[in-house]
Amino acid sequence: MLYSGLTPAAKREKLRADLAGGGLLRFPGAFNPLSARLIETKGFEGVYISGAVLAADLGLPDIGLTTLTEVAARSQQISRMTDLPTLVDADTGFGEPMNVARTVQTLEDAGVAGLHIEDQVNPKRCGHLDGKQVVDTDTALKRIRAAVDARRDPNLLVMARTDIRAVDGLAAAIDRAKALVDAGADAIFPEAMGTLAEFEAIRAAVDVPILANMTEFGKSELFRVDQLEGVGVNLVIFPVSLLRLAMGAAEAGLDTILAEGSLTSRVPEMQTRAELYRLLDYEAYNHFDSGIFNFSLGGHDG
Ligand SMILES: C[C@](O)(C(=O)O)[C@H](CC(=O)O)C(=O)O
Ligand SMILES: [Mg+2]
Repeated sequence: MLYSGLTPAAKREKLRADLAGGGLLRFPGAFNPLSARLIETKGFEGVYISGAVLAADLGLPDIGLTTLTEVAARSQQISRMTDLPTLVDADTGFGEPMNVARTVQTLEDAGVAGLHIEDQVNPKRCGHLDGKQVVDTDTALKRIRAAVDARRDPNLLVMARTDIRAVDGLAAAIDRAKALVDAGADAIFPEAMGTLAEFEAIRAAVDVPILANMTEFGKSELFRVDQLEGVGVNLVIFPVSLLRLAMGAAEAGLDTILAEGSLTSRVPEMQTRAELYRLLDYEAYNHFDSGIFNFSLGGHDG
């Protein structure tokens, strides 16, 4: 009821243990706090907090317009709604290495279990679009060193994302991934990998967990979870998928109102009131009525 019963520290410990366990962890992107609860009830291992979703939610393109304050607020709202560890997209860290340090502490305070910082130039763009640019290795490493030094909880997972594959090719991605690990990255997010063999090559190059981004309409084929597990991927995100599904359903519903004058034909597809209340744990709130607010005003109600 109300929010997660676990502390952020406990969730970070759990994420570390799960990653050490060797299996593939599945992190769908929550498009709002409530959807994080849905992800948890379905039995997933974690929740992703996407920069693209946050931007889209605000009606903005994903080009570095959102601020640290907005990302932190969203991270806090989502993280407190689930016992699962959350991984947040910290884009480029919102500035220079000193800004990265502040970003890490702010997101740590927001209760996330991990975050990723990428090596794109500012302003960044979606990793699956053409024409993006990356910073030089020295700058990329400084961001990661600053992130690692800034965290106060050693279990906060600092993941380095590299976008270099689409710019300079796989060999450059391998070199950069190794350098990022040497700089202290706990995990690597190789963005826009083309094939399973490319994931395999990154896997062979580093000895930390690696992430696969199964975003739709991007540069990677949508590999199945078992295929990714087979090439040694440790964590898979479906970052924007739930938002895309929800927006697709919303559009179909609006069209139905226009065409049919009512939503009767769509009701079977809707989350029911009972399902919503179960997800909200509505029942548990009765406890306040019956258990806590059972005092009497004892004649002092005038
Ligand atoms: C993972 C990602 O960084 C995100 O913000 O969710 C995006 C997803 C997308 O735009 O499809 C990305 O750059 O891959
Ligand atoms: Mg992003």
